[in-house]
Amino acid sequence: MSGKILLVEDDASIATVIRSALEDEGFAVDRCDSIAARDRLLASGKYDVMLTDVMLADGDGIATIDSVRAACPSMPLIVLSAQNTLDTAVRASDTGAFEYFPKPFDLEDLVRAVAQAAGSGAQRGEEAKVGDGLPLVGRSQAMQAVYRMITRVLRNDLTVLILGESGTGKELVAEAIHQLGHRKSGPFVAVNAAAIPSDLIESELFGHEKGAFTGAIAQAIGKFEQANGGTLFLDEIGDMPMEAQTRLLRALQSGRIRRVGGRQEIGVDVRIVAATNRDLKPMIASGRFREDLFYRLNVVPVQLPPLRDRAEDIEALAKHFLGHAAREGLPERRIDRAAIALLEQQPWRGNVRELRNAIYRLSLMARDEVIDAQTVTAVLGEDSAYPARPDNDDSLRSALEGWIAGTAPAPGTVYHRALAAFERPLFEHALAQTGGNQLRAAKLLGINRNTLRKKLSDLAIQAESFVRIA
Ligand SMILES: Nc1ncnc2c1ncn2[C@@H]1O[C@H](COP(=O)(O)OP(=O)(O)OP(=O)(O)O)[C@@H](O)[C@H]1O
Repeated sequence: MSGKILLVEDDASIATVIRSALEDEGFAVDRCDSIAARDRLLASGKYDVMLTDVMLADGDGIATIDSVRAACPSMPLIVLSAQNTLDTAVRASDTGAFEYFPKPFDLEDLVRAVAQAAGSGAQRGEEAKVGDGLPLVGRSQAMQAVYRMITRVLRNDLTVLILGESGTGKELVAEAIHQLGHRKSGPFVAVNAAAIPSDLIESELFGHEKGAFTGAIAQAIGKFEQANGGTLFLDEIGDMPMEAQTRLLRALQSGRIRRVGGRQEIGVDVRIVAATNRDLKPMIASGRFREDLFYRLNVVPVQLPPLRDRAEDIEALAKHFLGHAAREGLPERRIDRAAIALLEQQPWRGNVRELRNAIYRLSLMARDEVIDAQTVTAVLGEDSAYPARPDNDDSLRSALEGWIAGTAPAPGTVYHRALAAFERPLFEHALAQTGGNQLRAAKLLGINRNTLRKKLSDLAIQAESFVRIA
């Protein structure tokens, strides 16, 4: 492999390692450690690829990329960064970077990317400018992989399938793909397949003509048409009934839809982002999810890691949600290291959503300005985020009496403990009664289906475990 590489890196030891790996592959490497030196070298020589760090002694390596582009418009760029935020990943991709490598990175991957870039000899096309508001928090390795995937789909319309447990941020990722991508001036329309009764889902997606079915008193535009020119987010795709799956597949294949009861086919221009917290493979095997639809949707899979696998993100998330809570009028609080350590040990079965709710609860209930470990223990319970569940009326009564009398380990938490102790068996009974059918359970309880879904997620109740096998 041959080619001339410019390495802009102010950390001497990282630079040495990269230089020797590239030289082993036959590349010639010039290295500098500042923007000024970079611009001087580019003015005097020609390079096949430039590798650049972001934080340099005299400025931001990618904020100043315009001068590089002006000097060498077609030179591929590889961005290396220790600032592992979505912001950096997006800014890197915005420069038209060939690749973005969050530090620490795998040296072999980097060498491979340099070889590819040297071979490609061309940069990517004009890039869209990025809007502000980058909502995803967390710099763990697992989130880095997510950010890199996001940056890869911003300038195309490839279908994205976001996979991950409830509360891991699937909807947020879908919104980020829309807001940061080239369709951001178009609409973002979300449909939750689990929240719509199965007999209405087709009309919801495709619209209907007047008189198409009982209750169709006027013509209605469906979500596909509403999303025209923008992004359609199909949430809980695993909950979509078979018939709707078939129509969805047809719409995706043809780029055209037909309103329920309508004759005319209407062309639609939508980018599809789908999400599910279910494992679709066994559903395909048992005939509950169409395999061909799965392959249509699974063009770019984005796997969101559960929070328990990225405990290193908890501190940043906790501080982020404390800020949110304060902006929403809750008392302004800080949190100390010991409290964070306790949060890092929780199982977070409801993932980021559960953490967010816990932080709100903590800001509300903490007595002092700083949330400490004692407050966390008191508010979240000693063993788990949720209090033990009383089995029957008597134990509920005696638990309540104990809490009110202040014999429980956490006085000052009675209301929340009681509420959780009451809600959990209530939802479990309702699900048991309806064989795990969330829609029927919500109707039975007289609450909105989405409210039930969020509650189940917060309390980490698996509706599937109540499904009765016929
Ligand atoms: N990385 C993150 N940074 C900041 N906030 C996050 C992050 N991930 C999730 N959240 C927040 O957590 C909550 C739950 O996220 P979201 O609704 O996107 O999850 P979900 O995976 O779509 O859940 P469900 O499958 O239950 O619909 C939201 O308030 C969201 O803003």
